[in-house]
Amino acid sequence: MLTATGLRKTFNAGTTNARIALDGVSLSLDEGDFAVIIGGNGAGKSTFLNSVAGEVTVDEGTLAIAGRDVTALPTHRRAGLVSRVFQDPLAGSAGPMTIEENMALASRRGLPSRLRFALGGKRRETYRQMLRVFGLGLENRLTHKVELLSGGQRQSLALAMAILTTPKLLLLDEHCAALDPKTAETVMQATLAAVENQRLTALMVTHNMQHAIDYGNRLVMMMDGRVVFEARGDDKKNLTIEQLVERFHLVDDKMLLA
Ligand SMILES: Nc1ncnc2c1ncn2[C@@H]1O[C@H](COP(=O)(O)OP(=O)(O)OP(=O)(O)O)[C@@H](O)[C@H]1O
Repeated sequence: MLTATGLRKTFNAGTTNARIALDGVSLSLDEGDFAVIIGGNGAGKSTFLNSVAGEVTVDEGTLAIAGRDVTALPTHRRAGLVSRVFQDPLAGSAGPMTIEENMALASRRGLPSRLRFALGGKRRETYRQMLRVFGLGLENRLTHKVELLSGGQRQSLALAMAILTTPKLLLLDEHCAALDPKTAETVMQATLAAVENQRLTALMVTHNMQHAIDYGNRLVMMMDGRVVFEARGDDKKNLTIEQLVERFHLVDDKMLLA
């Protein structure tokens, strides 16, 4: 579903501020894979997600989603393939618009912008059903403006909007990090249910090692713009936080010695 091959990206290339963010990243995800990416600050996780979403143009390498080469496609031309939920709950929806207007906009992701959206009773019922799973009462507030919602409610809406059109690839960029622990758990459980029910292929960045072990079937560790460790299936499930931390140090020491 996703094939990233040899991605390289240097910001401010050729200047004293040059930063190598991706140093030959290759990663392949099969349909239904849920990969969790971990790594320290500056490891290149966001740059990788941004390159998959089309917000960063890579200097070298290729990206294919669902068999389509998207390397040269800008973000809006990938919108029918990729959806994203950001860390900032305010980033995924339009505050001055109502919940149902936001959902209606999301339902047109990837379609030509000249097409107007309609809000019939059937659609509203679909939106209600999707929002009910969060248990936050959003389904009864379809005509409320989004700017009145709490961070957790807004992030739940952002997730519902991201999966409304069943994207080929769902990008989750530390999407629970800014929420209180209880709401983070609610949004995480809704994410897992959506990934399973809609058989989504997902890529999630997190700093939470326990989440990285518990969720998804693939684990990818990045450091200094490279993939330095991968685990999948039972190998991943049987990892402990101590082993992961040890990996970080092992890799770090190796890189220092290299
Ligand atoms: N727009 C940019 N301009 C210049 N340098 C950048 C830019 N975006 C990222 N970088 C640099 O690229 C490197 C990788 O950054 P990136 O944000 O991808 O890391 P990250 O793993 O997501 O880190 P964090 O966990 O702190 O969010 C860092 O050295 C960062 O300073």
